Amino acid sequence: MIKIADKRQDVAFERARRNDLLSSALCWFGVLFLTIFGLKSYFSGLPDYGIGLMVFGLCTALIWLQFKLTQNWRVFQSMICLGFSVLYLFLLSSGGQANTGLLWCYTYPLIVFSLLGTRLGTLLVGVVLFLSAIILFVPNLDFVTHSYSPDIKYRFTGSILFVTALGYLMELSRMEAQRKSDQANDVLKMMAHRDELTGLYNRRGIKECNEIEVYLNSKPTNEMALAVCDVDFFKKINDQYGHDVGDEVLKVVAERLKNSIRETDLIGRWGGEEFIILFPSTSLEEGYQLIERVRQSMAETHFDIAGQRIRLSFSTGISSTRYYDNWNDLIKSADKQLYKAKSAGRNCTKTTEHS
Ligand SMILES: Nc1nc2c(ncn2[C@@H]2O[C@H](COP(=O)(O)OP(=O)(O)OP(=O)(O)O)[C@@H](O)[C@H]2O)c(=O)[nH]1
Repeated sequence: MIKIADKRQDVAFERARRNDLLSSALCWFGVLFLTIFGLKSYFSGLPDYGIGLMVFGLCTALIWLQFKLTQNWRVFQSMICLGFSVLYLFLLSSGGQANTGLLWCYTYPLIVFSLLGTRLGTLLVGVVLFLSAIILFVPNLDFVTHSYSPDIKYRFTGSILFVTALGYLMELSRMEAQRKSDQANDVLKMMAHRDELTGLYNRRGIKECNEIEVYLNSKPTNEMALAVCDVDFFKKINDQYGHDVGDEVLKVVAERLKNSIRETDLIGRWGGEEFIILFPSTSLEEGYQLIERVRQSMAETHFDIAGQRIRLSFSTGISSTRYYDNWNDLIKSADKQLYKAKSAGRNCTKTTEHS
C-alpha cells in the first residue's frame, strides 16, 4: 500500500535519537567516573572496592556496545537500570571510599526516571529505596560493611526521597512536553500535507509519497499508473450556482473518487478542480479500466448539491511508470493526455497508449 511519510516515523526517529544520545552520555560518563574512581581506590589501599567499581565500568561499556550493535532499547534499559540499581546498593552498603558513596546515590533516581519513564521508574526506584531502607535500618546485616550514624541515615533518607520526587516530576513534565510537541507536529504535518477543502492529500502530500521513487526505479517489473482527473466545465458551475456550490461540488467529487478507488490507491487534489490518483502495482491498461468505470458511473449520476440537481463529468489523462523514470515526465505525460481528453470533447479518458 502506498503511504505518505507519516508522523509515527518522525516520532520513532526522534525517540531513537534521544535514546542514542542518552545511552552514549550515560554510559561514557559512567565508564569514565567508574574507571577513575576505581583506579583511585585501588591505589589508595582499597583494591577490592576499586576492582568492584572498574567491573561496573566494564559492564557499562559492554552494555553500551551491545546496544550499539543491536539497537535494542528495551534490553539496554533493563540491563543499565539493573546495573545502576546494583551499583547504588553496593555504594550504600560499602559506604564508598572515604564515605563518599552516598553522594553518588543521588544520581540514581534521575537516571532511572530518564531511562524508564515515570511508571516503570517509580516501580524500580520504589523497590530499590525499600532495599536501601533495609540496608540502613536493619542492624547487623552480613553484606553491609559500613555503618552510618542515625543522623546520616535519616538525613539521607529524607534527601533521597526529595531527589526522587524531583526526578519524577521532571520526567513527568518532560513527557508531557514531548506529548504536546508530538501533537503540534501532527497538526502541522496534517496542515502541510492535506487539502483543507476536500481533506485529500495536497500537492506536497502527494509528492512526499514514499513509494513513488520505488515505482519509478523498479520498472518494468513493478508498474504504477497515474491519473490526472479534471472536472469538466467547472467554471460554468461556479458561474451558474456560485463559488460556495462550486466548493461543495469539489467535496462531492473528491468523496466520490476516493470511495471508488481501491484502498491501496492514493488520491490527492492537485490544484483547482484537478485530482490525481496513483495506482500502485497497476498497469496502464488496468488503470485505464479502473478510472473509466468511475467516470462512467459519475457521468450517469445526478448530484443533489446545496439544493441544486447537478450533472458532473470529468476528463482524465493517464500515464505510467512503464514509460517514465522521473516524476516530472510522468506528470507531464498525464497532463498531455488530459489536454487531449478535453480537446476530444471531455468526459473521456486518454492514455499514452490509447491516444
Ligand atoms: N469553487 C471553487 N472554484 C475553484 C477552486 N479552485 C479553482 N476554481 C475555479 O475553477 C475554475 C476552473 O476553470 P477552467 O480552468 O476554465 O476549467 P473548466 O471550466 O472546468 O473547463 P475545462 O477544464 O476546460 O472543462 C476557475 O473558474 C477557478 O476559479 C475552488 O477551490 N473552489
